[in-house]
Amino acid sequence: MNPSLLHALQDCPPQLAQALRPYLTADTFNASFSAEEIAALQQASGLSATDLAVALLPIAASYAITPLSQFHVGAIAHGVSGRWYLGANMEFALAPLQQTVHAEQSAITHAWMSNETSLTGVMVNYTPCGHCRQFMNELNCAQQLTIYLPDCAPQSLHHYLPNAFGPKDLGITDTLFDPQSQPFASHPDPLVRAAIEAASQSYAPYTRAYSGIALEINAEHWVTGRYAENAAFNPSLPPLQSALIILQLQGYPVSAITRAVLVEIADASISQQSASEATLAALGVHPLETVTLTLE
Ligand SMILES: O=c1ccn([C@H]2C[C@H](O)[C@@H](CO)O2)c(=O)[nH]1
Ligand SMILES: [Zn+2]
Repeated sequence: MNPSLLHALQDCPPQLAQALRPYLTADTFNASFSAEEIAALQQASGLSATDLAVALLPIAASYAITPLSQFHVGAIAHGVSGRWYLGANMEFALAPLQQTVHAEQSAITHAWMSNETSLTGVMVNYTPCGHCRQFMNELNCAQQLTIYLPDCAPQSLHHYLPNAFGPKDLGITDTLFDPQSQPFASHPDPLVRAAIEAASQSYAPYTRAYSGIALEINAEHWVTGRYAENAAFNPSLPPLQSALIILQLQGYPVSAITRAVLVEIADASISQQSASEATLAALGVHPLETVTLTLE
């Protein structure tokens, strides 16, 4: 178990810590809890679902990487399947601040990359910033989404983001978490195929510049990341950030990356290549392989 996770576990109420330990120490722990696991944790700890989620926030925040702020934010996205997905903020020394991942984006992307079809709520240990409120307004559940904060009554996203600007203002009916399947051709290299699969499922209704990333880990397996656009453009999550979220939540250091592949569309109106290369370089990862393809 990584030291910050162990530290967070030690700070949990004793009954919860005892019940959580077997999950957190399992090699297969992937920073999420199924509905059955949540029920078992509630039974063992005597906590309501909301109090359990509050108690798990420090576990989520223990995944934070904060070389710039040392400010640890933890979030939990509640999937419609009943599974809870942890997330934490991620900062990149030597890269522009725009590359930062917020905890809410991490938890939500974690659920999306795990093929959850929608969310019911998001819990965070600090009030969500404007950028995160806007990011959440892109979700297919934006009208029903509940925001949970410790010591605050649950409120709808629209309580936190009145008079919202969203996809409809740009004439887009698609929303984030709607199933996507862009018709990319296949490729002989399995890692490139993984990046193609991610690009195919990416969400880019504004530019149609679908893109995905695959990061090979220890030359054995990989994690992928999908691009997620936003109506307000800036809160869009690049595919590299999406993949780095999954890498971190699966417990791998950036040094475990042995190859990085970006797939994007040939002659698209925007490109992730230079920003992804720069962020990877700041992390000490070289080089980025870029494959550009046309849609079939
Ligand atoms: O809603 C918020 C606000 C801030 N942060 C992170 C971003 C950055 O890493 C640090 C300081 O802003 O906190 C979040 O994760 N979520
Ligand atoms: Zn935020």
